[in-house]
Amino acid sequence: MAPSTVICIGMAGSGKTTFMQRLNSHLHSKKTPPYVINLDPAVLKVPFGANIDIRDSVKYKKVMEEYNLGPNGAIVTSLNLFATKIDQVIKLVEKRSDKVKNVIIDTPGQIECFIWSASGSIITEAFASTFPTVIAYIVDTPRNTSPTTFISNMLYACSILYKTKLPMIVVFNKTDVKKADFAKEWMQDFEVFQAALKEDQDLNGEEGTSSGYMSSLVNSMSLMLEEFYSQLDVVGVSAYTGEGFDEFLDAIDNKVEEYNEYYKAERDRILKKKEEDEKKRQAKSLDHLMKDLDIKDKKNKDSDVLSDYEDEEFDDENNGEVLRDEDEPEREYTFPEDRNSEINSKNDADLQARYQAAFEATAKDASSKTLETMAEYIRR
Ligand SMILES: Nc1nc2c(ncn2[C@@H]2O[C@H](COP(=O)(O)OP(=O)(O)OP(=O)(O)O)[C@@H](O)[C@H]2O)c(=O)[nH]1
Repeated sequence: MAPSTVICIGMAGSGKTTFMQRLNSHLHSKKTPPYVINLDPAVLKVPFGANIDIRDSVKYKKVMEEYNLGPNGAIVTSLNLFATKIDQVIKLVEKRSDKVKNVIIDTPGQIECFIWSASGSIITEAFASTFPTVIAYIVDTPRNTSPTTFISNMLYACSILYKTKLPMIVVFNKTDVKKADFAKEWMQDFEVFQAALKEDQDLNGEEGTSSGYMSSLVNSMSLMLEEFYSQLDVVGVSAYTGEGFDEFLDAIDNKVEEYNEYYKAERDRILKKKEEDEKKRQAKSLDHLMKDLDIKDKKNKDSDVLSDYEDEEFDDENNGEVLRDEDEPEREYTFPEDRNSEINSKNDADLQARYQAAFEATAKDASSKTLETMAEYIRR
């Protein structure tokens, strides 16, 4: 059976790395050691033994120096460089797929560097199209007790869910400091959340985070997020004490089932649609091309007809000489001698010389003398 992949995503300081460390040791204790991947190029120490570490192939500080980048730009560039090798990474994981039940991946704390970058999408897609893949969104519980902070964090999680189109588990970490019951309640009961929002507003007054416009915005957002909450599994854990990790493993199994039942079918449908759209696009452009060729053919035919006509009318027996209509009166030349210079090719050299002389005369002097010279030329 293909191993399930858990991609850990969370705001900086949410405890992702500590969570990964605990998850790793928890799975080891269950005798199902996971395959561990670190995708954070900027981390100084990885407290878990990573099977694949982005830092082995990309040196973050060198990327900063070489490409003259800031910290976030260097993270994105490092991920871009790593993404070019993602097929090799997938092959390495595939080789271990009969021995490993879980692949766990740590990502940079700067979420946007991973989620909203092309390389982040490539890496996520590569895993999601090969293995059942689940997102674990890690939340710092003690820092999310304010309804406004909580809803902002949930909004971010929501955007990640819709961006990745993968099943998601929201993991409230640090439950040793603050239990996650309040958050679970807020997610299940809109009225409880509203009451908390009102209480926060009363406590902090107009100066508070939930005042005025903000509180009405938070209210509307919480209503909108109800649909999002219904798609999630929520667990509370403590990366310090190990509390809640069995529940987290159950949530993974649940989401993997969901992935196989719904998300995989949905992904296959999207991929199939993409393929069909591409085929249609190709057929359409081929059609356009054929039409263009058809038009060109017709144009060619038209020009054939024209040249046939030309051939018949002018070239045939008259050797290109335009015949005068019999009814047309004899053309009279004002200066009969001019006719020689116009028609007789034997005077070509003479004509050339006269043009040359006229040109030189006019080129020398571009004043009214030019006109005189021209007049003289015509008179000659
Ligand atoms: N009390 C408590 N503290 C925790 C827990 N998990 C992590 N921490 C602390 O939270 C802080 C951040 O933890 P990290 O694991 O470094 O967080 P991170 O999300 O990986 O941070 P970045 O690497 O910046 O993205 C550290 O001081 C941890 O000791 C927990 O379960 N309980």
